[in-house]
Amino acid sequence: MSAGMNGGGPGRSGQRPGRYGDAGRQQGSRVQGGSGAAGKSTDRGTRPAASSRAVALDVLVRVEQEGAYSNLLLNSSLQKSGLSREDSGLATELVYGTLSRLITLDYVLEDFVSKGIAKLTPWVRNLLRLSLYQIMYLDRIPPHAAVNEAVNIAKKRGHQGISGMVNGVLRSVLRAGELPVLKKGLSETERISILHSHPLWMVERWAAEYGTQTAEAMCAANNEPPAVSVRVNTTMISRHKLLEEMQAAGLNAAASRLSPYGIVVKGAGNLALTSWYSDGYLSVQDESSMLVAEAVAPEPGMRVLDCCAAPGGKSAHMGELMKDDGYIYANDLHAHKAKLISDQAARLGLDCITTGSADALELAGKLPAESFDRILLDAPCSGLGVIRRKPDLKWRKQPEDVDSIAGLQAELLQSVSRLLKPGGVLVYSTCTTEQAENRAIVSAFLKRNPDFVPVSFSSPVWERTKDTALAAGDGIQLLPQHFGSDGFYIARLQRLL
Ligand SMILES: C[S@@+](CC[C@H](N)C(=O)[O-])C[C@H]1O[C@@H](n2cnc3c(N)ncnc32)[C@H](O)[C@@H]1O
Repeated sequence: MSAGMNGGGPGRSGQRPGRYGDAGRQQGSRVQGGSGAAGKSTDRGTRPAASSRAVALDVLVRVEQEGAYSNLLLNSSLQKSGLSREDSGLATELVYGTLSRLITLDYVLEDFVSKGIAKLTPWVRNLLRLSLYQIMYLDRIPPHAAVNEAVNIAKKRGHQGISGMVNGVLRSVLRAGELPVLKKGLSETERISILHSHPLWMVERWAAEYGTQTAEAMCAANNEPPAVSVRVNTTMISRHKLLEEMQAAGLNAAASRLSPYGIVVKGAGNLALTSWYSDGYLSVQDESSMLVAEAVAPEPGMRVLDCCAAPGGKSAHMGELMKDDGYIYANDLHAHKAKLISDQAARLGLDCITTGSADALELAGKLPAESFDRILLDAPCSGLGVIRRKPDLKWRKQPEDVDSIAGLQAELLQSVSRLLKPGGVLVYSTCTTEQAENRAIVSAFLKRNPDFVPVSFSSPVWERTKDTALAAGDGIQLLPQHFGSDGFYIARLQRLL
């Protein structure tokens, strides 16, 4: 049975935009550096780009063999490579795309490599994966070009036998037509796992929690290109005005449906390289993340605690909502991350943020009890809501990670809650889809603390999202397919007077 017969599978039909092909610099009236026109998509087409593939191959091998983080390694490799913007875009796409589709690619290759892919030398295995990725998922690269490039790399790195084998395998793949061909007798969750390249345990977990159909939609959404959105610094400029400026500069920019502070920008490259960014008019932030500060609803003059604040996106947003009037204590466990927060605050012209570095479990012993009007616990979590941006999470995370982080989350929530004034509001949020880290934490907390009540569903955030997002216990769960944003959980709790 082919993917096409399953509907919506990863065949070669239809034009797919490059996933990360526009990740480089770009040019516009307010954009610094780079050479492409604002919003212009890359046209890597049929140009030979062997060096992009060589860079991508090296990164893939080291991610597999050394456990290197793909984003860090790719960034440093691209800096050293001297590749053009377009070739860097292709290398980026090959790395993230191949990592993201690993299960599907290996499933296909197993049928064509007689000794099995596990026995191949790492660079040969990864060369086959990245070449198959191009054949199956990149419509703009002609299949024969992907094969020729692979054979050239194999000739350079290995002997005649290896390049012959690579050529033979990839040409057999080309002759096979629509892929993957799924074996008979697979369960629904196995089918989803192979087709959408997610570990079986994840699919099973999501199917048990949300149902099979929703689990499949989550996996499919995780394979979509992540949207680029920015949060407007409303202490400096209105969303309407910034939107006008962006459109006048030729960007494909539209108001976010999800957040009144957000703008979604397509094909504009890295907006942190623009002068809008350096002038403090905007911050790059996912649309779901923007809902969190809005749920906290801090008002000018208030005292606010952000317990796990680095790199400072939500602290800064709260400062903007408070019109820089009041006090935000932005704490993070790691001292070196305090600078990330203070740099953001300085760039955005926010003086109300003070940084600190402590284990949030110890804050209750260090700060006066019941001294904050608002508390945000944006807790460390398994991060399974942000797989689109970090595909290696699929392979790095294990089911045990969810349970072990849940223990810390429960302790953190209990501990920091003592710092909230009666009548104050505490928001618990995570960027995960796992209810063991979300609903379960909040419901156990509410059971143990009768002086707290849930008020999530009276928030404007819920009013705006309720037709699409899920109510998860006492909080709100956004899944990646709901708005094309990150998966997020937000619970708003009030301490009784
Ligand atoms: C989800 S991130 C926070 C993101 C941040 N709120 C933002 O919007 O930019 C979680 C943060 O918790 C921090 N962290 C982890 N364990 C902590 C602890 N025990 N106490 C304080 N911070 C902790 C991590 O260093 C990490 O920066």
